[in-house]
This record gives sequence, C-alpha cells and structure tokens, in this order.
Amino acid sequence: MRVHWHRQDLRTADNRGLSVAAADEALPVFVFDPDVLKDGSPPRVAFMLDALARLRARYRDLESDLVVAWGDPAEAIPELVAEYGADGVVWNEDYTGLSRARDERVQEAITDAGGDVERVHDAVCHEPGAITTSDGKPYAVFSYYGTKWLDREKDEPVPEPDAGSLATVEPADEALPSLRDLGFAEPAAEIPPAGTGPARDRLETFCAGDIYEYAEKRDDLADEATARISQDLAFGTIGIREVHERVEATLDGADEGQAASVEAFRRQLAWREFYTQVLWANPENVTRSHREFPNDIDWRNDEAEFDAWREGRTGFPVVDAGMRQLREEAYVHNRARLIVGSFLTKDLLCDWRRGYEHFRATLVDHDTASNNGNWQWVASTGTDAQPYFRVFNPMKQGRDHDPDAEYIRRYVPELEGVDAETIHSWHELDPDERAEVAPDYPAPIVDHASRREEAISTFERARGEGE
Ligand SMILES: Cc1cc2nc3c(=O)[nH]c(=O)nc-3n(C[C@H](O)[C@H](O)[C@H](O)COP(=O)(O)OP(=O)(O)OC[C@H]3O[C@@H](n4cnc5c(N)ncnc54)[C@H](O)[C@@H]3O)c2cc1C
Repeated sequence: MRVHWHRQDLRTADNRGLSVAAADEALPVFVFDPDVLKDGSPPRVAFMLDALARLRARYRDLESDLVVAWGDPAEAIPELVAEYGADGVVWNEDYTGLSRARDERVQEAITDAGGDVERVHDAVCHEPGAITTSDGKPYAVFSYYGTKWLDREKDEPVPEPDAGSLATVEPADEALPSLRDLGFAEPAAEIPPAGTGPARDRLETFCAGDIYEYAEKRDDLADEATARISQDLAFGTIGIREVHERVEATLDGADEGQAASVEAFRRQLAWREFYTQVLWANPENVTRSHREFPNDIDWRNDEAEFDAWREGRTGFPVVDAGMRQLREEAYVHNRARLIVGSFLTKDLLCDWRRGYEHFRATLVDHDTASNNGNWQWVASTGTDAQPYFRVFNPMKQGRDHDPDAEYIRRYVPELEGVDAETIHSWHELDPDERAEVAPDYPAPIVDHASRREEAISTFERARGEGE
C-alpha cells in the first residue's frame, strides 16, 4: 500500500500521482497544514473545503475514504505511513519555492523512517524544464515557448482508480472542519461550487459554444464568454489532460475561424504553463522584480490612492467595475485584471507586490505563478513584460472592451441609467455635470495624462536613462 498525499490535486480522475499509488493500493490522505493555512483566505479556503467534501464523498462511493490529518506534514505523513503500514508515499509536484522546500523536508522525514517517496508531474501538460531553449535553458519569452507548447503532443488523461485499487478504510466519524474551525470568516463574495462535477460542467458549457468565438470575445468585458475554470485548475479539481483532450475534441468539424478560436484558447493554457516554469526557474520572483534595473523604481505607494483602488472608487468606471467584480465574485475578467493592474502600477505608481498581495487575498483562483507572472507583466518588471512606456489608457480600454458600458453598470450601481457615452467621458465632465448625472459616483482621483508621463519618467530613472 502507498499513501497518496493530495495537495493541489483535489480529484480522483486524471490524477497521475493517485494512479501511480493505486498500482500498489492507494491510501488517500489530506493534511491541514497550519503553515499553508496561514496564507489562506476566505474565498480559497471555502472553495477548498467544498472540494475536499466532494473528494471525500467520491472516495466513499469507491469504498475508501479521504484520511485527514493535521499539523506539519513532515510529522503527520510519516505517522500515517507507520499507522497504516504503508510502503511509501506518492504526491504530485508543486513548483513554487516554498512548496519545494516543504516537500524536501517531508521526503527526508519519510525516507529517514524507511519509506519510499515518488514525486510525479501532474499539474501541467509539460512540466517545468521540459520545454527549453536550444541550449537547454527555461524560456523567458513566451512566443517560442508557446509555439513549442502548442505543437508538442499531450499525454492522455489517466482513468480514475477503481475501488479495488484503493485501500479499504472505514469512513472517519470526524467531519471535515468548517471555515470557522480553521479561523476564517465567511467569504464576502459568492464562491462557485467546487469539485470535479462542477468543473466538468463549466468546461462542457464552454466547449459546447463559447470556445468557437473565444478569439473575438475573450476581451469583451460584458460577455461572459471565457471558460471560468481557473479555480478548478488552481485546486486541481479537474485534470489538465482531461481539459486539453476535451478542448481538442472541439476541433472535430470546426471551420477555420472556429479552429483559430480553439487555438487561441489553447494558447492561454500555454501561458499558465509558461508562468509555472518562469516561477520554477526563478522562485525568488515571488517577492522580487524579475527585471533588474540599475536604480530602484521610485514607487509612490500613496495609501489613500491604494484604498480607492482596492475599494473600487477611483472615478475611472472600468477600473472600479473590475475591482468591484473582485469583491463580489472573488474573480475578475482577464481584461479587467490587466486594466486594474496597469492602473495601480502605472497611474498610481503603486508597487506591483501590493496588487499581487491584494489579489492573493481576494481571488478564488489565486495561483502563485499566474498571479505573480501577470502582475509583473503589467508592471513592466517581468520576464516578457509590457514595455514600460506602454501605459494602458483606462478610458480607451473601457470604450474598446465595454462599448455599451454594460459591464461597468453591472458592478457600479451608481452609474445605473447613465448612458455609455457619458460614462466613457466621465473624466471630461465638469463637477456640476457629474453631480447631476451620478451624484454618488466619485470624480477621477488622478489625471491620467499627467500620471502616464510621471510613470514613464519614473521607469526611465529606474533604468538609469537621462542621468
Ligand atoms: C494581474 C493579473 C493577475 C492574474 N492572476 C491570476 C491567478 O492568480 N490565477 C489564475 O489562474 N490566473 C490569473 N490571471 C490570468 C487570467 O486573468 C485568469 O486565468 C483568467 O481570467 C481566468 O478566467 P477563465 O478561466 O475564464 O480564463 P480563460 O480565458 O477561459 O482561460 C482558460 C485558462 O487559461 C489560463 N489562463 C488564461 N489566461 C491566462 C494568463 N494571462 N496567465 C496565465 N494563465 C492564463 C487559466 O488557467 C484559465 O483558467 C491573472 C491575470 C492578471 C492580468
């Protein structure tokens, strides 16, 4: 018998580590680790508890159980190995620096106690280090990585183990903990249902329609035309091989335009894996700007401005809509993430780490590599980042991606009933006009044109230009 230690792979189907353990009879285990929980947040812990409940129910259907332990896994896992007389432990790799350091400790504790450890690649189609430059280095630029990722053959999903290959365990009497037991408040946002069933439903809905128009609609803020599976991939409630196989199947009978859309979607899956390998190769990026400038970036970090951004009251309608979507749904449309990220790091010159931390604390789909990679992209500090002199114009972004202001009105009720043209010209109205059309909505807190100039000159100073 071998323990399968579930971490960010809360599913039974298409789970490579679990399949490996099941070849010798798998004992499924989850550990509530205080060190991981201290970095948790209500939306993510709520989603995780729901996923664990469904995972446990699935194991019980299969006449086994999800065994739950508490504490430092370097102690808890060897104890379970001894208690159940297991030969060893299998787990799926996590790629962040902190996880890797923890895993080394756990592995040492298990092998010291005489057990064996097998670590398996599962969370991505192509593990970090598998797609490299011709001299074997990890890619720092997406375009070549993306082309290779798209071209390379993908493994098929692995089947769910059958009941006979899982350890027979009497269902535990103890219920899973509640959010409150773990010290978390109820999330303010509505959290989507977790587990493989809901993840498959979301994927299925997307693959039955929107995927064929993904290329045209993915940047349209009002259209909810994207897959909405980021939390499922972050917690591993669905396997990436299963997702990819389903996506490829949509090519059957697709016309040229539809096939191009499917390819555009596959490219986004490649971005996820690109950022996974960027962080794996540069674990210090989690707190450090990837790009080294000769001088520090002179961030403004104004508290009042940061609060206005966080609370969605900057007076830039599309920025406020994005930040309020985050508050209501623990999720933000990708285009809005780019807009609010650029606004924070360029217009407000707030350190990208503050944005990253706020997203980490509020998103249900927080994934260290994607959150970090994307923040460093918008802040022009990342590997393959937006050039520092290209500063998003939030008014133009609103006009281009929400022309009817439908998305804005959905999340900013103070602007309900205000026509799109007025909303997109909000920065140009005089105070009397603003007071008349939407008295409760604030005036813009900054002048975009001058803040844009300031951001560019701040980055030029950091780059040592004009000294
Ligand atoms: C500042 C910022 C922070 C972000 N933080 C996160 C995060 O913490 N977790 C996260 O999963 N995504 C993050 N993203 C990427 C992206 O916004 C979300 O993955 C996407 O909005 C999720 O919605 P979806 O599942 O409908 O995406 P779809 O458009 O349907 O894409 C499908 C999947 O592809 C992957 N993907 C899509 N875009 C990206 C991207 N730019 N980078 C990496 N992977 C991508 C995701 O796994 C996504 O679920 C961030 C983007 C920005 C600009």
